[in-house]
Amino acid sequence: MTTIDDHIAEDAVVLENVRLRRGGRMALDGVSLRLAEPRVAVVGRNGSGKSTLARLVKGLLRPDSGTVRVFGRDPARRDRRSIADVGFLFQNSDHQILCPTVAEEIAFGPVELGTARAEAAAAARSILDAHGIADWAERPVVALSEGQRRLVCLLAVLVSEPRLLVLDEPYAGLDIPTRLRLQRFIARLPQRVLLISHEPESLDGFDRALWLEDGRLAADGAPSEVLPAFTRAMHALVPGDDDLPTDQEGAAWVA
Ligand SMILES: Nc1ncnc2c1ncn2[C@@H]1O[C@H](COP(=O)(O)OP(=O)(O)OP(=O)(O)O)[C@@H](O)[C@H]1O
Repeated sequence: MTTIDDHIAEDAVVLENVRLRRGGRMALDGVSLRLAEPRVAVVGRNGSGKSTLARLVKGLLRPDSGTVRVFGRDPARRDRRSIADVGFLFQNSDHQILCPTVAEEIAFGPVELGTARAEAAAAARSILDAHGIADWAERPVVALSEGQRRLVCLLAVLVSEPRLLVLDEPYAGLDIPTRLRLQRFIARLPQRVLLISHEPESLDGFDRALWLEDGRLAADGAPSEVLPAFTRAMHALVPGDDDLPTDQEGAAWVA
């Protein structure tokens, strides 16, 4: 017999008491979450466990203990449905790009998921066309700027129509207009989004914000409450110039 809880889990990302040690440190240390909101943001200092959380949801890592379920399935089993359900945008586009041209890169995912090559190529052209960049199809990916590469990676993820997009710092290194354009593009997507960002101002319209600190949840709630508290706490870590003895400056770099 299915319960109400099962129905929620079928439609949610659920972590139960997840622990994972990486590089000798607890990257995630007892995290429990049930995420069903359309837009969830993750913030936190460098090394706080954000990418680890994203990789667990995509099934690229397994927890040492605890469970991860995405729409009712264990993503680490990497079955076709799990792979198709979650689109993942890597922090560094060089880790994502595998093909020489833009059209090939976008068609790669659907082919991997079993779509015929001709159909995948048509889907790639169609999504490029829909975004007004049909003329990019034959361009070598290496000849694109970082912002353009980021857009190609996002289209390569979207072409397979995943239910959930996990975006690891999609705005890092982008200039302001490119970031704003990408932000608007992401805001209009019909998919669920789990987005890691170091820029609270890029998280307008999000439904929930998670703040990770040393692999644990420091706060979880409405972005209007969590993000200002996070920003205040981050600023408080760096004393004003007048208060900072120069010999202590190095200490500020250590989490
Ligand atoms: N490939 C790896 N091998 C070993 N340890 C790792 C690896 N990647 C991350 N870690 C460790 O896991 C912990 C969490 O790292 P994670 O990458 O999840 O942090 P993050 O919050 O995404 O950081 P950033 O904001 O710098 O991207 C850190 O202590 C880090 O040193």
